[in-house]
Amino acid sequence: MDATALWQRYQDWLYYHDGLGLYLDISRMRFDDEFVASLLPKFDHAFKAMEALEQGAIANPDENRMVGHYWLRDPDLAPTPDLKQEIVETLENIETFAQKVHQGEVKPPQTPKFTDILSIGIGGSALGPQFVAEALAPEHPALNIHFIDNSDPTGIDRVLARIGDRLNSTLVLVISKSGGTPEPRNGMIEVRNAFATQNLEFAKQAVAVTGVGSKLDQQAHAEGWLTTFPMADWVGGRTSELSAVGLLPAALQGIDIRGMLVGAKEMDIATRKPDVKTNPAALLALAWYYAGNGKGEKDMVVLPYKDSLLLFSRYLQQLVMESLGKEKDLDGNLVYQGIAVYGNKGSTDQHAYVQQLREGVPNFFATLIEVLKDRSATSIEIEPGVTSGDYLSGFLQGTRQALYENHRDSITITVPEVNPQIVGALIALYDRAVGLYASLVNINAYHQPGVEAGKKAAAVILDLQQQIIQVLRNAGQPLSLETLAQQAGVPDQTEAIYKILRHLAANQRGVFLEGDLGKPANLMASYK
Ligand SMILES: O=P(O)(O)OC[C@H]1O[C@H](O)[C@H](O)[C@@H](O)[C@@H]1O
Repeated sequence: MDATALWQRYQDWLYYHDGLGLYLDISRMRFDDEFVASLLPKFDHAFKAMEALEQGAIANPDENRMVGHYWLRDPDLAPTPDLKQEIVETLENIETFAQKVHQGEVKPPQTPKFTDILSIGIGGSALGPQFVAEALAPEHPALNIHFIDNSDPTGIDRVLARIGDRLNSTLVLVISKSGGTPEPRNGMIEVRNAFATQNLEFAKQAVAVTGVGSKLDQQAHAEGWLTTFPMADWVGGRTSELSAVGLLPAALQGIDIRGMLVGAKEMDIATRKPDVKTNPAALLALAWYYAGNGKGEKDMVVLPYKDSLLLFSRYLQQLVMESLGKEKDLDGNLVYQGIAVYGNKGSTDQHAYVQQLREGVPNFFATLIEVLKDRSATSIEIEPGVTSGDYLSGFLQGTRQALYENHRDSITITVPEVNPQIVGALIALYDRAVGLYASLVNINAYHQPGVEAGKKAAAVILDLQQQIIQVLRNAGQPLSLETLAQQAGVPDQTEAIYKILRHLAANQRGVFLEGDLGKPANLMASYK
């Protein structure tokens, strides 16, 4: 295609949202009109399914749940007055609570005000809050936020060390929809221990965001935590940023949460339109379908050219991969669906892996995110007539062009600046694109059956650990791994046992391994 034809294609496919000042350009995806026409019947079905979902249909059949994250942005859409009230009340309670914390009305026992937030959660209960904090927290926020999003002891220590002697003015948020996920539970127990070590009362500085009646909810009530915020059954973890999960930490940091909701609502309105060409989420879904042949054959590389959007790709990784990565379709056929997502930021990544994107395996399509406003203040000139922002902008255009010339497709999203409305709108845009795409490929985007397998296997390993320690203790003498496995009644678990012992031995847990460490079969294990 020559330059004139490309320019025409750009204009033909350019989507612009007037209220948000957001552009979406899919002109550098090489689909033709025939392809678009072939997808229209699928889109018809997708729009209808989305309409039913918004009206409260059981859109997540496996878990028998409604899918209501769109109602959070427009409570009038909620299918019952009770649900509407729940959304409105929670939002008001979040604002009131944040205000009281800021004013010192809700305060820690030992200091006049809370200074820090320690947010404990994982997956959907961490990625949204982390992305939004990075994108929108002011330079000097009302409260500084820290995250524990893993069961890594060193990671936990590092966060606690950073908080240091401000633990007595730290507000702890324990966020878990199910209230039973091991990682946040472990993080909470570790943090409670840190509180106890400093003679601080955990309950007086703790808040839970969780499903009503969950284990965590019960514990928070029984122990008299500061307060709790509900997480509705009909909001999935990966679409929960605009529920209490994301809005509470954001409000506490002084981020304009109403602005985020307004931006998301605007985008929801735009992406509700049952017309592919004028619906930005449908355009995205179309581009994804084209890129991967409706089978995820190409990875989605997300490159925002703005440091504050660094965590957007990580956020999208869960949203897209947990929603679309499914073994079976809605009719039970084996389909192995999904789209792999990765990326950090431009232009930084141009100096890391863009080499492969430009010349290596053509197994991806890029999504470039452009932010028009460079900074609030005026920029200096790096060279006559050129600012660092001009460079960043040039790098984006250059990469888009260089990729295209080498038959690598890209989508470009352009936003005026990174503000609460735009962040809300981006979240909403991808929520909807994922939902529509899931309909195009006929899968349930709202469950995650595959995640359970790893959790169950981990629980089995932890049980095995208890068991073999008992056997070693009772033996009172060194045992070979094979004997140990036999005595524990699990002769086929020698490898797992070896790994458990090696970990315990590395952590002064009473287990000793003697022999050639390079030859595990010959090792003798003992417990002292
Ligand atoms: O919020 P929680 O119930 O603790 O869940 C946290 C995360 O863990 C699970 O394993 C799911 O795969 C995620 O979708 C979820 O966001």
